[in-house]
Amino acid sequence: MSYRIGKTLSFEAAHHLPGLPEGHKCGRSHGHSYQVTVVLAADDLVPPGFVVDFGDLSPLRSYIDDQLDHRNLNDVLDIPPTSERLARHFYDWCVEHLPLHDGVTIGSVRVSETAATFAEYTPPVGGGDR
Ligand SMILES: Nc1nc2c(c(=O)[nH]1)N=C([C@H](O)[C@H](O)COP(=O)(O)OP(=O)(O)OP(=O)(O)O)CN2
Ligand SMILES: [Zn+2]
Repeated sequence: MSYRIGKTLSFEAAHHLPGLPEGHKCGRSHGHSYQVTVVLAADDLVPPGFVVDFGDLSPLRSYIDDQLDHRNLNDVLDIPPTSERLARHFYDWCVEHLPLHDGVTIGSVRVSETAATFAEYTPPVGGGDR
């Protein structure tokens, strides 16, 4: 794909990670200022020169605000809320819910819990459904 654009959305949430060794700090409830970066790709632009309008990501903003922001992710998601699994969760959500025109693919989704860390999901080549 010739063009790639990205938008970062932020939210605050609590979580704990199950299955860690006894005493691991991330087994205890704590919170993060999450950042979710969605990258969209296309070979061609639509007028006036967009991959997509950044505003077209507003359904994801609404989902995050309504379902995840200031909540405990362990309560509202059915996955262990690691950064890696959250990145895949947001990728799947975008595939299902974002109204993208033909030729636009979701290149990757990156999730950061802190300024120093991230996890990224990129669909396998030829294996993505967008
Ligand atoms: N591969 C992953 N490792 C860890 C994840 C994760 O999602 N993927 N998550 C955590 C915890 O959520 C933890 O809150 C963050 O861990 P860490 O960066 O180690 O914690 P700090 O911000 O306190 O970093 P320090 O360098 O220790 O100050 C753990 N691991
Ligand atoms: Zn954490």
